[in-house]
Amino acid sequence: MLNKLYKVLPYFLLAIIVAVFNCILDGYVTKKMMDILDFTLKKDMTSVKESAPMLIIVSLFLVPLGILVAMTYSLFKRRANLVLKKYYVNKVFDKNIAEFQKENNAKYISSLTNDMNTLETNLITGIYTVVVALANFGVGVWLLSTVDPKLIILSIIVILINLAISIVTSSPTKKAYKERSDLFDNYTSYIKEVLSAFHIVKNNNLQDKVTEDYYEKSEQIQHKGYIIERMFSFINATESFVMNASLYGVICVIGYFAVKGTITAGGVLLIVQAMERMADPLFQISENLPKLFTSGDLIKKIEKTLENADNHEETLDLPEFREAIEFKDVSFQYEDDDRIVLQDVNLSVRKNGKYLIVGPSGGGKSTLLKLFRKYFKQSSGEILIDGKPLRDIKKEQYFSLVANVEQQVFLFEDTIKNNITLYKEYSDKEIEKALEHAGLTDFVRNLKDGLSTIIYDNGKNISGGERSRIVIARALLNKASILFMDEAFASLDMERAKEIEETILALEDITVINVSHVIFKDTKEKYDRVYTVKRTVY
Ligand SMILES: Nc1ncnc2c1ncn2[C@@H]1O[C@H](COP(=O)(O)OP(=O)(O)OP(=O)(O)O)[C@@H](O)[C@H]1O
Repeated sequence: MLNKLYKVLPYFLLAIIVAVFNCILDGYVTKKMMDILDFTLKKDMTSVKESAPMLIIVSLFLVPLGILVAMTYSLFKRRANLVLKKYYVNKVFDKNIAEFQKENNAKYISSLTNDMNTLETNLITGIYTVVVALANFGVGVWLLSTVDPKLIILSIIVILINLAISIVTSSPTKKAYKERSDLFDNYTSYIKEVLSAFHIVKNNNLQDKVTEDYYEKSEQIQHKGYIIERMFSFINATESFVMNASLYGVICVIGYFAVKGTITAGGVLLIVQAMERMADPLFQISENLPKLFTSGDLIKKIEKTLENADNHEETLDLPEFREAIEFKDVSFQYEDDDRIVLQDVNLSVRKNGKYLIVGPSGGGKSTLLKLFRKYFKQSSGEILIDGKPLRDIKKEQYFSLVANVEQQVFLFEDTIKNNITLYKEYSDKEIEKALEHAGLTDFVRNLKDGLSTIIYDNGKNISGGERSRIVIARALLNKASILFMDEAFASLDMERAKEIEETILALEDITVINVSHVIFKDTKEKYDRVYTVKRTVY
């Protein structure tokens, strides 16, 4: 994840160069002003006249430069945030389907929101602030050195002590940030669950229980936030003590020079200015450095959620499905589960054939379909497609050959047309044909906005049957070689289900594998073969 930030290195360098240039010019203006003060006190008006024009020009130049500093910083921050978020989303979609489904996906929401916000503050803003603060501190040191170079040694000692404090204190803060991030995962997961069960909570008068749980989880997060803040107040107090002590040391040195009479009025003011310049950056460094050190652990935690346990390399191509899919002595059990769900399955599915899978509830029909779909790998035996092991076929190629219709449909908050075409180009004729075969022609015709009607929130403004038919139209339009159906007709009335099943069975150029409880005697006979899954779980 960190190496992705190399992409924004030019923006970072640009922002830093502009900010450092601004610091140097600002320091230069301070130095020149003090020189002019000394010239004035010495009544050396010639030198005042020589120095003044340059001072005015540079001071005026500082105004647009300040704006440029803000703009380049904001550009870097925006780019860096986008790079991290884009990388994260890409990696999430690299996850294996089965592994993703096994996890609680609230942790991804939490990472994309809470963890990314923490990275923005601690890493992106942190690194910029520390580097610019170092530059400001450097300019302060330079100003001091123009009075007496010995003061540089004192400045280096101060910065080294600060650095040491930041390193020593980073370990407990890292732990606290990691714990708070885990609490956020848990919190997001809870909110997601409660909101999706909103009607169940209301119907069963569970508001008090939910409010109490919510309060407890919020309290845990607030408490961890309080612990982190408390740690930082201790760290900041220690560092500010060190800093104040060193500044008093500088004041003693000034006093010594003043007594000796080796320091001018401009020199005294310059030292005061330089100390001010060093104090602010030191505070910023001490605040941001420990946060910066915590980012590494947070990134490791985020990366861990993105790892696939199964990294089997798929090496075989399958541009088209030509012959058959065969299961040879296939057995399957879910990971971390001793029960054998499927045992010694032998079957063959020929191209363009129509197959029905039936069996008792819990018998393993959906599991069998998941093996066909390449969501899981068999525990033993072989699954071959056109003679090649399915597990070695490249996922993207296989997925582009198949279409899925499930009982649980997903619709985008977009027009009916985009939900059917899935943002691909099809002719009006092709779309009309898919609508007709899915039994949607009348439904769309009766809508004021027709195909441009927006579907809200996964189809809240249409019926369950209409939702299923939209997904069926999507699969038909997709012209996939293989259609997997898992209880696709469960939300349809008998007549409509039979009608659509007949249409699908009449399609010539598609292999259909249908898992269904809804079985009609006359359509059953139209299947090439009916496979019955027996309960083998033990
Ligand atoms: N992710 C999983 N992890 C562990 N066991 C699972 C998992 N999914 C399903 N099972 C178990 O595998 C067995 C077969 O489940 P499956 O969903 O394939 O049955 P099914 O025939 O499709 O059932 P139904 O008709 O009720 O949908 C069941 O005993 C189920 O508890």
